[in-house]
Amino acid sequence: MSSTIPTAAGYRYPLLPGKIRADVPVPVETGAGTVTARMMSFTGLVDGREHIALVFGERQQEVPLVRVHSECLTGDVFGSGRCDCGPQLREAIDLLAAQGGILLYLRQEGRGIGLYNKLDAYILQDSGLDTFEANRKLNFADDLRDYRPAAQMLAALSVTAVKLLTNNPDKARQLTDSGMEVRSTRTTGAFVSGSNRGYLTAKREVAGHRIELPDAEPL
Ligand SMILES: Nc1nc2c(ncn2[C@@H]2O[C@H](COP(=O)(O)OP(=O)(O)OP(=O)(O)O)[C@@H](O)[C@H]2O)c(=O)[nH]1
Ligand SMILES: [Zn+2]
Repeated sequence: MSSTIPTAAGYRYPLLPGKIRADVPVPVETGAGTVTARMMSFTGLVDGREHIALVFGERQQEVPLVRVHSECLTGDVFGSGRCDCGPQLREAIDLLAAQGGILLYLRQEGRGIGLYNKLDAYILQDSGLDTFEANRKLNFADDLRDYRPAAQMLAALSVTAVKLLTNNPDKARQLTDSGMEVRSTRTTGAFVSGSNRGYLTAKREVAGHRIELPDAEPL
């Protein structure tokens, strides 16, 4: 990893690899049955948060398929249809279980603004703002996420190059800036529900996500 971290004094120090703290086998439900993955915790990550890696497959691939997924309690756990996070997570787990690879589950709820602020943003979206306008109205940037911990976790796993499962160009850009080689990107499915079309449209139009939105159902 060749990236550096600025300090308040302007001094820059190198982004060091994280270190694996625990490596625990866990049975994981997939669409094709239960598989055993390795769940890992880390030390030395730049933001000090409790990010998790799930490693699928017996042998480490030289260029693994990697999903960097940001926490979404509402979608991932409760199946909220306001976003596409839940189905994306399920799709990623099924793919990784079938092909081998790594899921990095980053604790960056609400694109980094946190759960309570995300719920405040939902209220603003219900009054007509899109997902990014709602963030700004709450005095947050569009997206506060920092993917350097993901690069540190991959480095801890001795991964230097990845095939990234994402529609979000910022993930590939930030990982590359952190010294990770993004060999290729693969888009996720487009998971359109009755309530997330506006959210997906804003991600595509404002943040440049590669999402193919099927035409709306005729009334
Ligand atoms: N602030 C805010 N965050 C949201 C909203 N809807 C979903 N999120 C958060 O957005 C993040 C989505 O993360 P990811 O699944 O990694 O996805 P992504 O940036 O859309 O990119 P890819 O799925 O990789 O294409 C999660 O942290 C969600 O909690 C919203 O309306 N406002
Ligand atoms: Zn979500």
